[in-house]
Amino acid sequence: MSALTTRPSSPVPSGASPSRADAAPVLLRLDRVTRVHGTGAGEVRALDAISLDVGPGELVAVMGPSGSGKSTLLNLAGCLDTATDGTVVVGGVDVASLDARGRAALRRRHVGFVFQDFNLVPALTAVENVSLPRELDGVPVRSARAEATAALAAVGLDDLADRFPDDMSGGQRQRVAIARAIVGPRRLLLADEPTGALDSVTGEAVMRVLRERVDAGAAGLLVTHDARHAAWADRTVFLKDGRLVDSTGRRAEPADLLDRDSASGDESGATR
Ligand SMILES: Nc1ncnc2c1ncn2[C@@H]1O[C@H](COP(=O)(O)OP(=O)(O)OP(=O)(O)O)[C@@H](O)[C@H]1O
Repeated sequence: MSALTTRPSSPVPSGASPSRADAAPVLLRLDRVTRVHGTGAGEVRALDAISLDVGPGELVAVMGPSGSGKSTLLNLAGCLDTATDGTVVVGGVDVASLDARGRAALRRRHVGFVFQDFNLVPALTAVENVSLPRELDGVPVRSARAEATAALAAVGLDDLADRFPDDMSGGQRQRVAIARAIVGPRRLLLADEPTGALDSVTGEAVMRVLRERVDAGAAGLLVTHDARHAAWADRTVFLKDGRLVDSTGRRAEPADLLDRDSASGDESGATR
């Protein structure tokens, strides 16, 4: 495990509470991952030797300016893209060992995405939206619906299962999107500005749901520009020009990575 993943004040591996330390496999591991986009003069080193582990029960916030590599990081973690160099392990599987079909299967099995704009299908009810990825995965409709109902209950929306997205508030739609991300066995949650389209009160409520899912055993990677939302994470990593840096912009050394207590979000007054 990379030393970068160890919390400065913690005697146990990254993200694991002492009680969970022994049982906590890493759901996402990036080991010296580099991603170069383009070729020749147009070459961009979007990520440069990034190492990061995220385990069950751990929510990691990713912050950084536009173009610093946040989306590239999420795409690699979500098996939508492959590294130029280094190793990406999702759910214990080295992504480089898989072809496109294998990566898609790994993604469906392990990864749930939560996007800023929800990406719900308007013609489908909440429960149909949530069960759709499982049905596409070959799970029988009855089982997929049962899983979807459980996922909706987990985000407090079981009473709105038959409602269409257009008849829901923004926060309710985003909770459906979270339910869709966690339905079935998937436990790696990748969220890209999931509260961006929401007012602050609703955004906080969505963060609380994300946090609860992580506390229930998922691993989460949250891209955000908002320190109040980063304060919900166990730790925050900062990207700059494709590199992990500390909050002052220096290249991160292990002791520089911030845990939740010292992250800037704590100064924002955000509460859990
Ligand atoms: N497909 C691509 N081809 C060429 N360059 C790319 C490609 N995708 C990303 N880049 C470049 O890689 C760098 C990192 O981009 P990325 O989208 O990961 O940043 P980001 O931090 O997510 O930015 P934003 O906050 O604006 O979404 C940028 O310089 C970007 O222009």
